[in-house]
Amino acid sequence: MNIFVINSGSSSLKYQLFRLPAEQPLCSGLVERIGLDNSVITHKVFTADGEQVVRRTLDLPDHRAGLQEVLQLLTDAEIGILRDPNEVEAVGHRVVHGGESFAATTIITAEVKREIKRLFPLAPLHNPANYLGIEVAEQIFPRAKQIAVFDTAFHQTLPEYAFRYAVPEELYREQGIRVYGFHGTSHKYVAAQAAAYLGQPEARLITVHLGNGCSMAAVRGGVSIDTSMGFGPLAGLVMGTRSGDIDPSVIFHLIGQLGYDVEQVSNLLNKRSGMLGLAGDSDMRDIGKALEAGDKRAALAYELYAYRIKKYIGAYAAVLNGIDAVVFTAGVGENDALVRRLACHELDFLGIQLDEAKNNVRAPGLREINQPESRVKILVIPTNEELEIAKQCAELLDSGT
Ligand SMILES: Nc1ncnc2c1ncn2[C@@H]1O[C@H](COP(=O)(O)OP(=O)(O)O)[C@@H](O)[C@H]1O
Ligand SMILES: CC(=O)OP(=O)(O)O
Ligand SMILES: [Mg+2]
Repeated sequence: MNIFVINSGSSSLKYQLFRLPAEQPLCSGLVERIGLDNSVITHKVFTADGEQVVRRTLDLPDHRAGLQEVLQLLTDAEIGILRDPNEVEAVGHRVVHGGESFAATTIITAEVKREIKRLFPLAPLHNPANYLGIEVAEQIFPRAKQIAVFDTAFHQTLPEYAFRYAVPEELYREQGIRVYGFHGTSHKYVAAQAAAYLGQPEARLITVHLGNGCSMAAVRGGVSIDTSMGFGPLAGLVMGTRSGDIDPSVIFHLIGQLGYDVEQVSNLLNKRSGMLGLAGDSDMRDIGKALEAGDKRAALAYELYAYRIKKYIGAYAAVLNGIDAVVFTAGVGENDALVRRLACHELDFLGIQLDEAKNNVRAPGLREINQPESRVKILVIPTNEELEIAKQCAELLDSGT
């Protein structure tokens, strides 16, 4: 069956078309700068002879226009893969916040959409864009089953002492105020890859997802037992534009003493903090260049970013009572050797010993970057949230639900 996967962000949209059960990617793409001038679509078609890349620059006022253009590419006379949209049996959507309602992959109904909408305030950068992706896909692929795969689902296994906050109980019971955790699809995917590589289904793993958003998870036997993001995708690690952990007193000070309103605080901590706040850029490649040019702010930002990861490694080593592997993944985790080196620095007491030379080698696929004598494996594993979503959609459809 053909499954089209959409990972819809506020101004971008990633997609992939898979044929299952072969897990064969037929094409993938990225639509950037939606709603701005000169939107760009980069569309890759995978064939037996390699890949063909098509890049189009055009004005796409909204996600609907973006997906229409993608559909045109999918059904194009020359490079198209489909004759018509009805050849897509299911559309899998990454939905970031599923609250406590969704512990598993779910067929999207009007009720599911209402729930995704109800959760907008909890994931303001993500759920509205995910919702829009669903609405547009319903029109473009009217015969396909629309399926939601939630970032939060994998973390629904956290024990209560890990997911509750120490606030009055009714805030949890009546308002759902608790840790949810995010990037679950990615943590689940790389944890499964790592356990298979180690040949240890019960492996104690620390998975470190470093993309635009960043989070870590403690995983034992394929089950998430703790994670660094919380009620929304703002807690924990330092991110591109998000602060990560911050003392709530700062928020009272911003509001009480400095005259911020709630909207301004949210904007500050979600969009103007993290690496952007520390170093003036949110993209790690730009900060890397600044660092090479001797920029002191970039150097501090790198140290702070890596220090936070290191602290969570220590915490999760305790939570797991030992570690079999630390796994780095996503844009920064897969590509930035300096972040990995700083994060693993002086952790030999835990049995974590990075091999500098292996860490600096760029190679595709899963690779091991620890010294041979390191008790803990350090792995770089490319994430593939889209494939994991497609697989979960196929499982759901095969189960006849
Ligand atoms: N070669 C690289 N070196 C360092 N950082 C990289 C590299 N390639 C991508 N990144 C970083 O990865 C981040 C984006 O990661 P990604 O997983 O694509 O995020 P998202 O899915 O959240 O958009 C950006 O900060 C980008 O700079
Ligand atoms: C949940 C989250 O932070 O997602 P992203 O990394 O795609 O922003
Ligand atoms: Mg991502």
